[in-house]
Amino acid sequence: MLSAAAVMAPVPAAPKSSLEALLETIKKRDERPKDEPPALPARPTCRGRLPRARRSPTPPRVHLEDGVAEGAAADTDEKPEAVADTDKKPEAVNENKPEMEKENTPEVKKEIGGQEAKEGKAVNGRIFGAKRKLCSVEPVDESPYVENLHEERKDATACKEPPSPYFSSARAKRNGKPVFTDSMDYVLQKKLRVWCSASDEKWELGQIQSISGDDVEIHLVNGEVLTLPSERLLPANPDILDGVDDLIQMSYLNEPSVLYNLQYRYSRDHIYTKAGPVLIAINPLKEVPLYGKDLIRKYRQKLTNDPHVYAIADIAFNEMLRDGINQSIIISGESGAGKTETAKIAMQYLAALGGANGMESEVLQTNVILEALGNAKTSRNDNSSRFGKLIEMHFSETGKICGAKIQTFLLVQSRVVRRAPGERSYHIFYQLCSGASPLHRKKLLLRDANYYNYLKQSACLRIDGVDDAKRFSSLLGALDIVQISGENQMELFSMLAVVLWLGNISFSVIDNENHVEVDSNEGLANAAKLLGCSVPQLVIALSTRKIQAGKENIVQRLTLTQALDARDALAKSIYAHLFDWIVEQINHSLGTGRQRTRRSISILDIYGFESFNKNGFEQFCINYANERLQQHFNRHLFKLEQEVRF
Ligand SMILES: Nc1ncnc2c1ncn2[C@@H]1O[C@H](COP(=O)(O)OP(=O)(O)OP(=O)(O)O)[C@@H](O)[C@H]1O
Repeated sequence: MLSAAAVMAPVPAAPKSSLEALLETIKKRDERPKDEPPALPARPTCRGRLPRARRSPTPPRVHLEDGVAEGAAADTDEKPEAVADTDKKPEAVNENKPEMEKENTPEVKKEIGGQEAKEGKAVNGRIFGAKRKLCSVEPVDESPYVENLHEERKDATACKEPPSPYFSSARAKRNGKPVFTDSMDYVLQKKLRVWCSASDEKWELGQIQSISGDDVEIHLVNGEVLTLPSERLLPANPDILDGVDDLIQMSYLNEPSVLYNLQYRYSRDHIYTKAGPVLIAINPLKEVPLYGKDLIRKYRQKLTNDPHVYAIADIAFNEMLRDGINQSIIISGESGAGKTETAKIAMQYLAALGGANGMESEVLQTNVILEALGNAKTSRNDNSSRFGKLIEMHFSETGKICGAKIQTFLLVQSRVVRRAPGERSYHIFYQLCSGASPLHRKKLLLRDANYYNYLKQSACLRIDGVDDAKRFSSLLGALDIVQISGENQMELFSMLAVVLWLGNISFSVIDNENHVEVDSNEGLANAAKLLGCSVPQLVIALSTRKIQAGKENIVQRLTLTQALDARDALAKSIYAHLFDWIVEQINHSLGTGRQRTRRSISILDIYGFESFNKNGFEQFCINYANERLQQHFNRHLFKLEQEVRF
């Protein structure tokens, strides 16, 4: 299965971007009435701008004459289409895009619908499963559009590029000539390539051989012959369009065509594909030669136009500098799709562009720290982010990085104390246990990872191909670069050791009401020592609760379940505060030189959609956050497209 992450092209924003506003809304959702979903932030009043490459001065095929758009004239006098020369290179065929755009205008849709209605036919969209009615037309040797092409070519104001027959949609009957109700009918008539849904899950590519009534005989590429009703078919693109680097160049944007194109490119290590202003990145799950200084230089100098995260980051950087407007890059996709890697690649590009004073390496090293504390092995991803983050990189007027800020969201705390078998807790615990120096081990009273209940319970202490000790030494280097003092580093590690020892504290039931006392063991002694409290103080905290009754304080013993919950809650709370504290330290360090320059690029990377065998409240929150993000994404993108188009 391919996992893909979508990177939304940079979105210019007001000083406080709509993305930030969205995230704030999500953060504040608890303050709202419970039955009312938080509203999405209003779209900025200033119109969004597409990346420069996507802007065109006037919509294609719109020629203003005496104040009347030619496109509008098509309402009454339909312009004929032409047959594309199938020998043409993909680029040539792709130049037919304006025709497709024309077809998609409301006017043309209205016209199509109107004609169909007049003829008493159902308006067939390109939706799979819609029952199609074949037109009873005589076989034609040539597309009926050919004749019209000649007429059209005579017209000096007409579009210079002949449109593709593959865009054909419902057409009016003209001069008694046969017409096609939709593009699928054209494909059937011309016996072109089609996608067949033979089984429910798989699409097969084939060539139409013959049609009998509603049944179509297709020769599949694997040699099989199938006979299927026409509604189980979807039009396939001509093979000259195989592997186009922008999906909008395709004639048919149906599911199998999109998947086929992505797979075609992926099998050639082209993991990036554009879909208009969105970049689709498919996780290669291996090293691919797509990164590095040489490529950064090529994208910087515009020597290549291939889809890439570098290109997205480059657009953001240029637009930010040129317009002095903050930019946002949203990365979205299911867990394991490659969002965090994509975010890091974008940051590396920006750091290469804006680096000069060492701030760039500080910014990049924050990833090492945050991944150690906030990432873990799950069943879907060996390095799964268990928190959301928004990294704001600030630049000076000359484009040099002058600071950064990290915001984090909803760290999954339960993982510290419990997780599914085969998964791990946060990387840092295993890194500390295997990488700490003998001196550190002594000071922190550390043992190996398999000694701690919190770590060994899920029966997974290692990740294939990952050296935790080596990662720990990288972590120490990153903490130094981000200027976390040696003293603070020791505080961090001793609190981590507290969490581990807390998990080894056990309880014994002392009466028939299930009340407990804390076992006096190594876990209790070491946790108290590292916390800096006495053993009796920790015992009271873990096994009793205080209730105020009138003016009196009553101390009650906890039951076994309550005591275990109290212990786990303390461990989770310490870890969550530690995480927030380290983010605060990082922000303090990166804040030097951060000014209100109105030149920043924010990169959003949150945990992706996930669905396990057993899902908890955290999955609910994660998936809800993703739904909201997707909603924002769709709303912003489609609205933007509409605004630009009309
Ligand atoms: N561009 C890439 N090149 C090579 N390997 C990659 C690339 N992108 C992702 N990977 C591999 O896939 C793994 C998972 O990617 P990543 O952690 O970025 O997923 P994610 O979408 O952030 O997942 P989650 O939502 O669980 O955090 C990485 O650890 C890495 O091994």
